[in-house]
This record gives sequence, structure tokens and C-alpha cells, in this order.
Amino acid sequence: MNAQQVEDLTSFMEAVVRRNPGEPEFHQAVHEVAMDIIPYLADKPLYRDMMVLERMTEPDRIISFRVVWQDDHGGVQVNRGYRVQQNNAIGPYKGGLRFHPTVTQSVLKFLAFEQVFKNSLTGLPLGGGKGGSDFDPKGKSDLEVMRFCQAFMTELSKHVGPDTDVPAGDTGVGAREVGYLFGQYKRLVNRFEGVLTGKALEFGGSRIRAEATGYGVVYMMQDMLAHHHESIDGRTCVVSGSGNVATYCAEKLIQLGGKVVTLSDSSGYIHDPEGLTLEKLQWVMELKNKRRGRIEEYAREYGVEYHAGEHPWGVPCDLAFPCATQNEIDGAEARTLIENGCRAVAEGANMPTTPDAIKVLRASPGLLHAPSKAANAGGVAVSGLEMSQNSLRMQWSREEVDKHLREIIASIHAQCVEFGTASDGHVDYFKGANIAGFNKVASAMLAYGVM
Ligand SMILES: NC(=O)C1=CN([C@@H]2O[C@H](COP(=O)(O)OP(=O)(O)OC[C@H]3O[C@@H](n4cnc5c(N)ncnc54)[C@H](OP(=O)(O)O)[C@@H]3O)[C@@H](O)[C@H]2O)C=CC1
Ligand SMILES: O=C(O)CCC(=O)C(=O)O
Repeated sequence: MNAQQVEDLTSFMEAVVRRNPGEPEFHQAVHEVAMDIIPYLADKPLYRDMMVLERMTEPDRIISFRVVWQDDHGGVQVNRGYRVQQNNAIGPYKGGLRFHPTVTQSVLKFLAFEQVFKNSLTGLPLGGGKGGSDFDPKGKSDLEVMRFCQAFMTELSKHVGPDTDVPAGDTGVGAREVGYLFGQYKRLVNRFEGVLTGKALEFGGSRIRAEATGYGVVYMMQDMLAHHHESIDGRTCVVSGSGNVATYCAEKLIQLGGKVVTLSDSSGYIHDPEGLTLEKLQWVMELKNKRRGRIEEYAREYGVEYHAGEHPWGVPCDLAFPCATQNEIDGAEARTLIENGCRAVAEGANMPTTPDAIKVLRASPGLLHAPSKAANAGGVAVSGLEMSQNSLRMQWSREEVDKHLREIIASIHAQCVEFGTASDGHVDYFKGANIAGFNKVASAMLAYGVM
């Protein structure tokens, strides 16, 4: 960046912070994009005069509402629900719902903003949005989760629809929650329509949607390595998380010959130096999705080490897959990864690396690093395919959906290479993803005029 661009970035970010006080996650996500887009717009006065980037940082609307439900003891509980409808320039708002006590407007705005670029990269007609609540499903009975989901959807149903806004799952919102949410929507509007994705197969879901985010992260890693004539086979992999994204990321890695040595949850991580097998992974999925237990139990079951309160980034690895949550790798942890010889990082979670960590990883010569908006786009891509199948009133085979997913990730990789390759041949996947994602949305916004 030259001096003028640094000045432009500084004044742009000052305005973002002024307009969105107290929203650090949102500032972080916007800054990460603006660092690449502001220099890119240096010779594009029309985009600057039309304030396209400024408009993209302002959500179309934010809906915030009270969610009141009754717990199993008859007590009345109050939570806050949100839907951030960020941008529908290229299609209906699309993005997940997160139920977690750390949910704030700032967190959902960062996720919605990122989603706009990610959805654009898929090549599908999908705008960007995100929603959720500070409700914590952990420790709640099935009936409590059901009552919460019904109360949440009672309000949300007024703002979503198959051509308006199509939510899906995210942290804390899996098959069980999507079932309750869809059932309530159907009851309220008296129509059977594809208002949510991630549905069960029996009522309009797509094959491979559950697997898609994790599989897509691994396909992205495969493509980055193949670009350098390397593969996953025989590489040691460190994965964080043990939810939807982490477990299917681990499954695909094992299928491709990777040795997955860690999984984690918010309490700590397990280290299995022999590597997980598909059987052990099945046990983890049962633990997490049915018994809703803690990853610590894996250590007791298989006689391996458990590290309470720690992240797995100190375990030596070739490939790293942060698949738990935002800002889970900081600068020091990024340095440790590099010192231990890490070759590549593919982000399964949204924005899992802090700005410091990105700086450290970017400065490491040759290290490959796929940002979340490119690496985890497989989930929303298959959600887009679920919408297509719902419109067609059809369900495609596993092979067909997986083939589309593979092609979409390959196209995202190609876009990153097109817009992110430096003169020395190194691919800056962050820059490539930001510019490619921006272009499509920005030209649609220009076509619509001033609005
Ligand atoms: N599901 C999807 O299709 C997509 C998800 N993502 C992103 O992937 C990430 C994981 O989502 P998903 O797997 O669906 O969610 P899940 O709820 O299925 O799993 C989340 C996992 O991350 C752990 N975790 C959550 N918060 C923290 C924390 N603060 N510190 C350490 N670990 C934590 C959870 O542990 P615990 O059980 O202890 O909370 C759990 O193991 C999120 O960033 C999400 O936005 C991105 C694209 C699509
Ligand atoms: O499938 C979807 O619509 C949501 C996916 C999602 O929330 C994400 O990509 O972060």
C-alpha cells in the first residue's frame, strides 16, 4: 500500500468505527477486507465515487427481537434474537443462525458481512445475512430447545421466506434445531417451502449438506496443495473444534490419507498421536450429536492426553484446520505453528485468526493460508444447491451434490489464484478471495444505481 492508500484505509476505518461503536468483531472483519479492496479501487474512481465499499459495510437492515420461552420448571426465560440482512444485491439473504451465549450484534454483523463475500465466491445467486441469539442450547433439554426455537421462529417468520431470506445452521444450530425451526415456520405460514437449509432429508434437505462445510475446507486445502504439486496424503493434521465443521473436516482428511491428531471443544483439546480413525470419529459424532458430551471423554475412552483449557496449536503439524470459532489463533500461536513446520492453514471457522496471526502467517514465506470466506464456503454452497432442489421439488444423489461441491470449491480456488497471485507466483488467498467476492456484488450494486 502506498501512503495515500494507507491514509484512505485509516479514514475509511475511522468512519466505520464511528458509525458502529463498540463492535470490535465487525471492525475486524471490515478492516480485513478493506486492506485489500482500498488499494484495488485506486484506479477505479467510479466504485469510489459511488461509495460501493461504504454501502457494503452498512447492513440493509437489522432485525432485533425479544424471545420469551418457558423452561422445564415453568420459569419464564428471556433472550434476544437477531437477523442481520446485510446485502441482497445478487440474491436472497442467505446465512446461518448461531445460538451461543457470546452472540452479540457485533458478532452477527461480522458474520453477515463475511457471508456476502463468501456467497458471491460460490458463483450462486445468494446474498448475505446472519442471525441468531444469545440462547445457550448447552445443558437444555430437547423440550426447552424446542420451545425456544418455536418462540424464535414466531418472530423471525415475519422477515424470512424462500425468495427473501433463507437461514440455516451455524454454531449451536444443527439438525435438531433446524427441524424445530422449520416445523414452526410451516405451521405459521401454512406453506411447505424452502425457507431454511440444512433440513433433514425427509423434509426437503440436501444430501451432503451436513458434510459440506468440513469437506469443502479439505477440498480447498487439496487445491492449494495441488497448485504446488503436493497432497494431503501422509500429512499430520491439527483440527480444532468437534462440531459439525470439525468432524466432517476430519472425516474427509482421514479418507484422503491425512493423520488427524487433535480435536477440541471450548474446554480443551485431545491429542491422539496415532491419529483418529473413522471408527473413533463415529464415536465422537455420537458423543457430540447424541449424548452432547465433552471431548475430554475421548481421552478416557482411547487412553490419550487431554489438555484442559488449551488450544491445539502447539501440537506439531503439517496442516492446520481451525474449525471452532472466531479469533482462536492469535499471533503467538501462529508463530508456534510456523516454528513447528506448518505448511498450510485452511480456515473452517469464520475469522478464526486474529489480525496479528494473519500478519504472522502472511509474513511466513510460502505458507499457504485460505481465509474462511473461501475455505468454508462449501456449506453455504450446498445450501444454495438445497434451495435449487427445493425449487425443482427434487433431491439429487450424494454423488451429484458432491460433484457440484467439488467444482464450486475448485472455482473459488481459481478465483483466489486469479486475483491473488503476486509477481513472484505466491498466491495471497486473502487478497484473491476479497477482490473476487467484492467484484460481483459491487457490479450488481452499480447496476442498480444509487440505493
Ligand atoms: N455449520 C456450518 O455449515 C458452517 C459453520 N461455519 C463456522 O464454523 C465454526 C464451527 O461451526 P459448527 O461446527 O457448525 O458449530 P458446532 O456448534 O457444531 O461446533 C462448534 C465447535 O466449536 C467449539 N467452540 C465453540 N466456541 C468455542 C470457543 N469459544 N472456544 C473453543 N471452542 C469453541 C464448540 O465447543 P463447545 O461444544 O464446548 O461449545 C464445538 O466443538 C463457526 O465459526 C461457524 O461459524 C462456517 C461455515 C458453515
Ligand atoms: O448454509 C448456510 O446458509 C449458512 C452457512 C454459514 O452460516 C456460513 O457460511 O457461515
